Formats: sequence, structure tokens, C-alpha cells
Amino acid sequence: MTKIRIAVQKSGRLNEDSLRLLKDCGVSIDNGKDQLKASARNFPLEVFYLRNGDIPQYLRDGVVDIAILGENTLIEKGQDLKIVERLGFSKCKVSLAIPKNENYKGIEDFKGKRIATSYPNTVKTFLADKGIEADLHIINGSVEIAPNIGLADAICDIVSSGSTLFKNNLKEVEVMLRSEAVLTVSPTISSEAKEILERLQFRIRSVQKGRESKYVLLNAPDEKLKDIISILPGMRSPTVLPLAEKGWSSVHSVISKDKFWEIIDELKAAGAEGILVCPIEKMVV
Ligand SMILES: Nc1ncnc2c1ncn2[C@@H]1O[C@H](COP(=O)(O)OP(=O)(O)OP(=O)(O)O)[C@@H](O)[C@H]1O
Ligand SMILES: O=P(O)(O)OC[C@H]1O[C@H](OP(=O)(O)OP(=O)(O)O)[C@H](O)[C@@H]1O
Ligand SMILES: [Mg+2]
Repeated sequence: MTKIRIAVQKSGRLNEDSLRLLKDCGVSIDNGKDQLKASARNFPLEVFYLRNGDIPQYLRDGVVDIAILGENTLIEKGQDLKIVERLGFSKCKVSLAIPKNENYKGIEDFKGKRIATSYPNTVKTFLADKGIEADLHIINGSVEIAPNIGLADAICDIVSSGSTLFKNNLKEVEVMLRSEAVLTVSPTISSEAKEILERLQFRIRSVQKGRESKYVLLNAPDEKLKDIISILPGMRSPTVLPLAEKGWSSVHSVISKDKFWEIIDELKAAGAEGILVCPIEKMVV
């Protein structure tokens, strides 16, 4: 029986959320410590635990069919690989930063400067586009230390909270790109594996929709139902059930997490009472 082979980062920033997503999709993986390969018990899938930076080549070579990667890694090393799903976690930027006490006038300041980075292709393309030539120093980790030890004048690295820059007395001056985890696919994927991929994507979308939504239940006097219903979007329209107490109804609906507090305020103002909010595990649409 065909199994889809998925590459997941062995350890690091993407590992935990990638495995959680598979778990939420109902894929159970026996996770022996230090295993490099593991099979799912209840879905035709095999996980390969690999170094992030190696995954684009494994996809090209057809060693794995799909992978969870940071979009930034694809921009750096896998422009030819197709993204089939955006996964919404590991959001970060790839930015240029310089020592905090230096005055920044604009991108021309990078002309002839030594830039330490693990993302040489991304920096080269970004600067070439603006007609700037700089001297790149490729290092694999702890990039932010480079200006402090005299190895470089500036850096290009991942920025999320900004605390690593702060701790190293650096400031972000150019955001080159924004990234999140994505599901990407090998150009050599077989049609059988593609079918499994479609089943997995269907589950991923259901999990994501669930994560983006909340289930809301509330009580309302019947004369205020019309106003309350007009506030609630719902998958089709809200469910309305009579309460034991005459003249009152219970209203159930699904609302987006983004608009959550706004809608709750409006519901309260429209006369809703006893509002309950529950998480949604999956939403199949
Ligand atoms: N601070 C962060 N906040 C959010 N996402 C991040 C952060 N740092 C890295 N990422 C994302 O997680 C991915 C993996 O980063 P991580 O530092 O764990 O691995 P790596 O050192 O790039 O790779 P390797 O697995 O080859 O050691 C990055 O490509 C990026 O997409
Ligand atoms: O803006 P922040 O929230 O501080 O995050 C940014 C830092 O996170 C990543 O490093 P990581 O912690 O993964 O360590 P690494 O250098 O060993 O990859 C990245 O390389 C930055 O150094
Ligand atoms: Mg890192």
C-alpha cells in the first residue's frame, strides 16, 4: 500500500507545531526518541525527521513527497517547489539589522558592507534588485553576534519578537520578507501519494477552520431575536431553539476568532444573555 512520505523538522522551531498539526488531523505517529523515520498507525503516512535546510533537496530528489517548512527556507533554497497549503504557525520576518547606535539613512547604507547571514540567496536577490553590492558572510547560527565580535557590519536573519536583536544591540532596518510554515510538495509525487495528500489537505483545512472559529451559545428574549441573528454570521444561519421558559430562545452560532470581541460586545448590547463560548476542534466544510 502506498504511503505518503512527509518531511518534518527533526528538532527546532517547526518540529512541535508540525507534529501537533498532524495529531490534530487524527494522524497518530509512534514517536520513538531519536527515530529518523516513523509510520502513522491510522493513516497511510510516514514521517521523516530531517534538518530543515536539507528538506528542499530531499523534495527535489523525491526522497519525500511533501514537507512542512518555513516559507523563508523555500525562498532561500526552494523557489522551484510548490506551496500547497499555508499553515499559519511559525510566523516570522527575515530582516536586515544594524548596530542600534548607528544612523540609518536607507538601503544605500549597505553598499560595500559586510553582512552576516544564513540566507545568502535571499539577501543577494533583495540587494541586487536595488542595485546594491555587499560582502556576504555565510554563517549557520548565532548570526546576531557577528557585529559584536567584529565579523560583520550588519546581519540578515529571522526576526520574530525582536528580543534577539535587542539583546545584541541591533535594530531592524529593512524587512525583506514575511514567512509562515507551509506545506510544500515534491515535483515527483506519484498520483497515489497525491490522492493521500488531498485527504490530508482536507483534514488540515478542517483543523485550521476550527482553530480560527469559536462556537457561541446564548440566550435571548424572543422580541430581540431578529437583531441578535443579524449580528451572527453562522455557517448557514444560526440555530434557534426554544428555552423551557416561555418567550426565550437559545441561539447557537460559529464566529471567527478575529472578530470575536467585537461580535460579543454587539450581542450584549442587543440583549443577549448567558453567552457561552466553546472551542471548535474541527470544522468540516
Ligand atoms: N523566532 C522565530 N519565531 C518564529 N518562527 C521562527 C523563528 N525562528 C525560526 N522560525 C521559523 O522556523 C524555521 C526553523 O527554524 P530553526 O531555527 O528551528 O531551524 P534552522 O536552524 O533554520 O534549521 P535546521 O533544522 O536545518 O537546523 C525557520 O525557517 C523559520 O521559518
Ligand atoms: O526575534 P526573536 O523572537 O528573538 O527570534 C529570532 C531568533 O529566533 C531564531 O533563532 P533560534 O532561537 O531558532 O536559534 P538558532 O539561532 O539556534 O536557530 C532566529 O535565528 C533568531 O535568532
Ligand atoms: Mg534558528
